[in-house]
Amino acid sequence: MVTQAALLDPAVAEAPGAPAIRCDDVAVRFITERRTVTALENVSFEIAEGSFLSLLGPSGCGKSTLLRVVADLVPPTEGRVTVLGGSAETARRDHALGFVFQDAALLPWRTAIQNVSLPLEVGGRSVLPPGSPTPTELLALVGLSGWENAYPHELSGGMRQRVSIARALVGGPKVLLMDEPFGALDEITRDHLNEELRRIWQETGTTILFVTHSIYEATFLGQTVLVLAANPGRVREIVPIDLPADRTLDIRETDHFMRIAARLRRLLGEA
Ligand SMILES: Nc1ncnc2c1ncn2[C@@H]1O[C@H](COP(=O)(O)OP(=O)(O)OP(=O)(O)O)[C@@H](O)[C@H]1O
Repeated sequence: MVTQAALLDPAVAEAPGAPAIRCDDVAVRFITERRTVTALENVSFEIAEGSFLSLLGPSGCGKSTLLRVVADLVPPTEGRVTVLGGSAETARRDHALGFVFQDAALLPWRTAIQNVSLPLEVGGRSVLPPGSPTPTELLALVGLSGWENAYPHELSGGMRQRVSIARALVGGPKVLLMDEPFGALDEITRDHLNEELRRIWQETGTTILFVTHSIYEATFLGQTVLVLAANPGRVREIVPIDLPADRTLDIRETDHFMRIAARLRRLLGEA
């Protein structure tokens, strides 16, 4: 598949099949007045285009930092980050990245559709790229048809998070970076959105990097789980999830799922 970056950078066109995200020996150190924190050390991995990788690890192991490095919000102190065959900065400038945080962060004075349209107003993209879904279509994709004119205070927490996912998908980003997007939701809503997210991923073909603390969420969602160890944050193991592509939540009750979850729990215990 020719990436968006390949269309812009002739050097990239010579490398077909490049992974969507690649980190080579990435280290991030934060230097404050009182101390230096090594948030990440020697982190190397890659994610194929269109795939779904869950990033799992104990609190403080650098999951958000890694996402922010890929998003070009934090520069790596060492190593190299490649997104869609080019730099993270190029990917960000080309609007090839979508970001979803734990807090939906909607503007309370704007309706759902106006919140979804926001990136088109502030991102210098008054016109959508040809073929990319409209804000109305994106609200339908996340299951919110009929709620276009509702204000955030009229929506449940899960609905607000759906709006933020729709907003992140404006312009058809190739890569979606999700930082514990369902962490603040109740378990039933979270389960439901897990199923919905897999459907959205399959329908859009977006590459997803998904940060979570939850072993079950990481296993259910991902094709691969990258387990990070803490102090300093480093790759503990990259675990392929060999569950069927068509998954419903019932799969969590199977022996196979339980075995994978138990393995991840052991890895986390050693992390
Ligand atoms: N801007 C910053 N300045 C200084 N230290 C930072 C900064 N951002 C993160 N850190 C430190 O880097 C380490 C990793 O933080 P990070 O938020 O990436 O971890 P995390 O795995 O996402 O944590 P959690 O699961 O609790 O959200 C922590 O020790 C944190 O204190």
